[in-house]
Amino acid sequence: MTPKIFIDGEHGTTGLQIRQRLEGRTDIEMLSIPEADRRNADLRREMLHAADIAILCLPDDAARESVAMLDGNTTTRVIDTSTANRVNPDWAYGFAEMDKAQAAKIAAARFVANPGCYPTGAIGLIRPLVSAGLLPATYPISVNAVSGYTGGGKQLIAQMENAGAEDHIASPHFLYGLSLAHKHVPEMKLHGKLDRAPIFAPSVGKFAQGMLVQVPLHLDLLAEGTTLARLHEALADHYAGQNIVEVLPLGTATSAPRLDPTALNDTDRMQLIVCGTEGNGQVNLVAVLDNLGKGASGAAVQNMELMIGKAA
Ligand SMILES: NC(=O)C1=CN([C@@H]2O[C@H](COP(=O)(O)OP(=O)(O)OC[C@H]3O[C@@H](n4cnc5c(N)ncnc54)[C@H](OP(=O)(O)O)[C@@H]3O)[C@@H](O)[C@H]2O)C=CC1
Ligand SMILES: CC(=O)N[C@@H](CCC(=O)OP(=O)(O)O)C(=O)O
Repeated sequence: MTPKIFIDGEHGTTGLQIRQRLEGRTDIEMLSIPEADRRNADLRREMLHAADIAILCLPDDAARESVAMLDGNTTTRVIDTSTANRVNPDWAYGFAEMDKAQAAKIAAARFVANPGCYPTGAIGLIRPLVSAGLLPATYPISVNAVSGYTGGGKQLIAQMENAGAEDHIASPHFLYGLSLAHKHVPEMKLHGKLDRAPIFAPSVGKFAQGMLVQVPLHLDLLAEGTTLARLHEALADHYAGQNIVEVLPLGTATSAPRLDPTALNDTDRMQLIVCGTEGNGQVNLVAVLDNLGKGASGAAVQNMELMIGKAA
């Protein structure tokens, strides 16, 4: 039977990108609502119940509403791209590479929470090192990041691109999340296997897509004797055998002195880079990804493939 897929929020930034990725597929059937009716609750309910998989590309409150609309339904499976369910133990966390068993968990799950874009980078760097016993769960982690402005959805896109708008942002780069209570922190702590919430310092640059996520560490606060080579080896071992998360060779940082947040735009991949100089006691772990690729829509499609049994 051809799986029926409904994207609730298909006309937003993440939804449109998922639609593009699924265009022309004959092995799935797309259920759709015209853009003008995108907020019509009756139509949404009808589609949610008719779908085999509903992909929610909505703000948190609207995503919760969609899940509530499925009350009594036992067949529709859900991938939620919002923050609403990412630390909910009843939902599978949709980061297939974070553990060897995760892809199978996603494949079997009824409810899947797609990770946030920043947490994909941060957890992708942190979790394998905690699991390997190199990074203590108590380490006072900082996560510093820059994102393209599509990360803020239609509203931020309009603020950045529309010079005539009252709330136009002219700044070429800005910090935000200054209250240190960003909605991604609980997810980074839980799925990063950290005991202590990381300090998260996000920023936005005047470019549409792309992202760098940095986790700087002091080696003397890690497991005794940890070197850059050992950290690199642990990451490379963890991600061996798949082709979405790539650990770049040790030394990349010295041969390529700049890292470009847009380097993986329009791909669904993520690259991890171990930066520093062996022997000087510090490391900066960096993830490069497209916030709309592995950071959102690419991951949602990857999860859908797992759920319909099509993933490699
Ligand atoms: N952009 C990104 O890089 C990432 C986004 N996400 C998450 O994906 C989700 C969607 O974000 P994004 O695509 O960026 O946001 P957008 O604002 O671009 O799109 C959201 C869409 O949802 C629609 N919508 C809003 N409220 C309702 C409602 N009550 N009922 C029906 N439709 C509604 C909007 O319609 P309208 O035009 O009328 O407002 C819009 O089409 C969010 O939860 C976000 O946090 C996750 C990872 C990365
Ligand atoms: C640049 C920007 O504004 N980014 C968004 C996060 C984008 C994202 O990952 O969305 P989720 O929160 O659903 O994960 C923010 O910081 O709120």
